[in-house]
Amino acid sequence: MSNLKIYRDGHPESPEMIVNDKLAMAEELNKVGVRYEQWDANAELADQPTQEQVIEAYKDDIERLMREEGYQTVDVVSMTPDHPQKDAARVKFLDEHRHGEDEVRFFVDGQGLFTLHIGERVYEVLCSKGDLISVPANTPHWFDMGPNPRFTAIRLFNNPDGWVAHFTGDDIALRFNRLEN
Ligand SMILES: CSCCC(=O)/C(O)=C/O
Ligand SMILES: [Fe+2]
Ligand code: NI
Repeated sequence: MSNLKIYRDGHPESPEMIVNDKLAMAEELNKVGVRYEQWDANAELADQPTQEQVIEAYKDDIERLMREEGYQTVDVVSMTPDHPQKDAARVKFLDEHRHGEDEVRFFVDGQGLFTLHIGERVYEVLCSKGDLISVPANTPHWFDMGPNPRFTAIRLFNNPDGWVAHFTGDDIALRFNRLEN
């Protein structure tokens, strides 16, 4: 259920392209410098795994990416529909922002909608279980986990301070799709 919708940034009413095939999604995203690939666990994960168990299950790919790109730290974030802070967690990512480092997220489970504003186009990337996305540093983007979020994601960082966002002040995110769940 992953997919990619590409729009002109002034025309949120209709996408120029809709891509459902993961290889085709990777091809379109690679054209604009975004890594999109699938990872397989090297161990079965129990229900409600610990952060350590999640990282161990995907150790091979995590270490490969850390070697290739020099990422220094890794953590795991999870969200469920009954989480008391789900609304605050959602709002945090909803406005267009940049990071001074790549945004590297792997979906161990669940879904999330990344929207990337690259040049004069907007790329809505619906990521789901098994998807890795890496958005180049300083790319304007936003992220929606939806009103009933359910995901577990591995995050890789260069910055030891973890997640630091620089909001652009543009309200463009209001004109594009939200994740409905
Ligand atoms: C799926 S992890 C939460 C999203 C995030 O870290 C971010 O910066 C979204 O833009
Ligand atoms: Fe972000
Ligand atoms: Ni623009």
